[in-house]
Amino acid sequence: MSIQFEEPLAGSYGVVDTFPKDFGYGVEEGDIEDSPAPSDSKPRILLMGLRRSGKSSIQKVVFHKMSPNETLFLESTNKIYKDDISNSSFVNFQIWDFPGQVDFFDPTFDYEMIFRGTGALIFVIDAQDDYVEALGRLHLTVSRAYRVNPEINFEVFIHKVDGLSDDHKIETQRDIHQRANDDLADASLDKLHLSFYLTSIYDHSIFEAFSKVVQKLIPQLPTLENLLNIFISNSGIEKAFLFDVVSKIYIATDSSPVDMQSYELCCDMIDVVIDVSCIYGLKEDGSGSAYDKESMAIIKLNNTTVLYLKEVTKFLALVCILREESFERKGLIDYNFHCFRKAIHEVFEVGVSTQRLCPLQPSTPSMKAVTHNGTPRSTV
Ligand SMILES: Nc1nc2c(ncn2[C@@H]2O[C@H](COP(=O)(O)OP(=O)(O)OP(=O)(O)O)[C@@H](O)[C@H]2O)c(=O)[nH]1
Repeated sequence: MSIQFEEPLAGSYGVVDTFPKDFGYGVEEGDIEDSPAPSDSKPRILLMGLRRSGKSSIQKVVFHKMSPNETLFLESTNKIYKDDISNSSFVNFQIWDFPGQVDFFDPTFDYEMIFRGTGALIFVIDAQDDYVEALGRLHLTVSRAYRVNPEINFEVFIHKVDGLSDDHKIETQRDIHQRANDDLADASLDKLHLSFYLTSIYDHSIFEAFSKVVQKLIPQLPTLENLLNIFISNSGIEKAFLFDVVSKIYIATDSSPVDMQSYELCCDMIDVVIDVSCIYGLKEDGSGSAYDKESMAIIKLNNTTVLYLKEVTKFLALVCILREESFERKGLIDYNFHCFRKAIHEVFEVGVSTQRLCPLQPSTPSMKAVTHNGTPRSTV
């Protein structure tokens, strides 16, 4: 396997974690954002579910690079924990982690306000436990939320499936799906749609599921997919993902089916690039950034596959999988990438200017008007 870096490799050595916990991207000139929206007006992704179902672990593993084993020592959440990840990630949302036992009848719990500004509600069910109580709670939660805000995407994570056999996983998913939808039908809530995912923090399934949740909240998704399709078909590339580097969730991919192995391979590539960059890419005094405009890498595997990574924006990277013979036309790929990058910047610049014209109403954030951290804003 050979790794080729375009970045100058400075000679400073150091020990890094498998992934630095809070690696900074550094602010480049022209990247200075408008003062951020008041944090409470940012659309939310809520994490709800019974106690010990794994909510905090999901949030820590996906957005804070905690290793799954460390989650064993997490303490129970006692109050709503708001995590604003928009400074380090493309995902310009707040993640709200709820304590297990939210009491809808508690007058101090203003659930109407909470659900009104919510983009997605993730309900986590522990698949290794008896899930009858969780299903009751799921029904109560989603039916309340739906009445306040029918625009919410309802996502159910059937979690901790690492402990189940393949057959057992399918059976559990079928059973939970059936019972949850029966409960909704009994309550005449047939229009309320639940999406189900099998997840675990011990593999990439949690990142895949989170990717799909986030993608539904990105208004520019069809344009991004279209651009990726055009890019790969003109460059002889088999698969391309647009990654949020810090969380390793993919915010878009081309329209060919995603297989888990390709996704894992691309995630591993991001880890390798950031790790090597942290060791060799920073300045001697430790300043600089592990990921910047110059970041790019090519990894040739021993099975004639090539992995190709390039910086797209401050938060996003394109990671592609292609055959060695297609890589002979590297000049063409580089040129097409240049056009692709330009187009992505334009997509998000339009998003930013649209939002300037129609600013979010803090009391009723609209998901359609959400902007993302995709692009360095042009100087006004
Ligand atoms: N096997 C397995 N265990 C998990 C997984 N995710 C979380 N856990 C474990 O589940 C336990 C509870 O996780 P937490 O993240 O604290 O659960 P929580 O839902 O935030 O709990 P509260 O704060 O009490 O509401 C921890 O010991 C985690 O290590 C998973 O995917 N698989």
